[in-house]
Amino acid sequence: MSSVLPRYIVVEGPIGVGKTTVVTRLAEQYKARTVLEIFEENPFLANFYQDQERYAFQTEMFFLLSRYRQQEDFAQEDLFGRIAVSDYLFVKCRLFASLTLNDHELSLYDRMYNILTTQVPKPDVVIHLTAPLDVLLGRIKQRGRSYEQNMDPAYLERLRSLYNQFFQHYEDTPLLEVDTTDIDFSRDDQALTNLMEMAAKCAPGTSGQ
Ligand SMILES: Nc1ncnc2c1ncn2[C@@H]1O[C@H](COP(=O)(O)OP(=O)(O)OP(=O)(O)O)[C@@H](O)[C@H]1O
Ligand SMILES: Nc1nc(=O)c2ncn([C@H]3C[C@H](O)[C@@H](CO)O3)c2[nH]1
Repeated sequence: MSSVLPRYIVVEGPIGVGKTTVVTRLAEQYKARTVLEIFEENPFLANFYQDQERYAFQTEMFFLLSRYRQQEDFAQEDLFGRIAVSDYLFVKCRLFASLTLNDHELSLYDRMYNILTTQVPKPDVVIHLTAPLDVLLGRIKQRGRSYEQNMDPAYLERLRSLYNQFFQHYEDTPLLEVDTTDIDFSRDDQALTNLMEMAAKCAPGTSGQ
C-alpha cells in the first residue's frame, strides 16, 4: 500500500466489540504507538458492576480524570513520524456518564467534563466497530473478566444503541463504521490491512491508492 496513512486513529464501540484487539494489532503491523484506556486502575469498577447506583459517580469521575491526564500527556508527546492508535474517544466518558448517573450527578459531572473536553487532541479518523448484542455478550464471556460476567444485557444493549445514535450524528472527524460480526481482526491480517486502507481513504489529506 502506498497511501499516506492517518497520523492519529481512534477505534471506538461498545464493551467487548474488539477495540483493544484492533488497536494492538494495528500497532504491531504499522509500528504505531498506542493510547490504551487504563481501566484496571479504576478502583470502583468491580464494585460498579455489583451496585451501579452506588458506585457510578466515583467510577465515572475516575475515568474522566484519568483519561484527561492521559490525553494531556499524549498531546505533549512528539508524534513526528509515528502513527498513534487509541482505543477510546474522550467523549466515551460522557456517553457512559449519561447512562449511569442520575440528573443531579450528571449536572455536576458536566461542569467538570465541559472544562476538560476542550483540551483533548482530535483524531484524523475514527473507526466505529459494531456488533449485535449476542456477539458482544459472547466476546465478553469468552474474554472472561470476572467482574463482567454478570453484566446486565439490558445495560450493554443501552450502551450499544447509545453508540449507534451518537455516531449517526457524529461530524467532528471522518468516520468509518465497521460491522465486526464476521471479521476476526485478531487473526485476519488481510482484514486489518483492508481496515487501514479504508481509514486512509476516509481521512482528509490522505489517499488509499
Ligand atoms: N472481530 C472479532 N471476532 C472475534 N473475537 C474477537 C474479535 N475482536 C475481539 N475479539 C475477542 O473478543 C474479546 C473482546 O475484545 P477486546 O478486549 O479487544 O474488546 P474491547 O472492545 O477492547 O473491550 P472493552 O470495551 O472492554 O475494552 C477478546 O477476547 C478478543 O480476543
Ligand atoms: N461505567 C463506565 N464508564 C466508563 O467510562 C467506562 N469505560 C470503560 N468502562 C468499562 C467497560 C469494561 O468493563 C471495562 C474496560 O473497557 O471498563 C467503563 N465503565
